[in-house]
Amino acid sequence: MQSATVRTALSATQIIASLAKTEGWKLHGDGADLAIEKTYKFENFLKTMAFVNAIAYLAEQQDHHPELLLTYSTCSVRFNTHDVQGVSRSDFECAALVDALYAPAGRSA
Ligand SMILES: C[C@H](O)[C@H](O)[C@H]1CNC2=NC(N)=NC(=O)C2=N1
Repeated sequence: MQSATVRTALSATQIIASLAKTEGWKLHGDGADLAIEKTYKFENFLKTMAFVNAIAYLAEQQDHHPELLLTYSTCSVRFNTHDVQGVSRSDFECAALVDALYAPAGRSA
């Protein structure tokens, strides 16, 4: 469960500094819809779906739910924090947890 302090909106400077420490995460959208996003690649649809299901479990565990966009071999993951209408530390913490899920779910290369 995320604490209230990690769901404080980050400033633009804090977001840029946090993004710089990630691999492949970028900004998406603007204003209240501002989010961080990353696209993961897979060998096939079953591996893509295994990743999505692992994310579903993680999202429930963290009480923090991403927007997901699927194709046969890709999954785009987008986090923002509804409660603060922006990006918070929770988004970056969940981004790191999703990165950690990637290898076991079967990356494509
Ligand atoms: C009541 C519940 O804790 C909140 O609605 C949670 C659920 N999942 C969430 N997910 C995301 N991405 N942002 C939130 O602010 C959020 N809030």
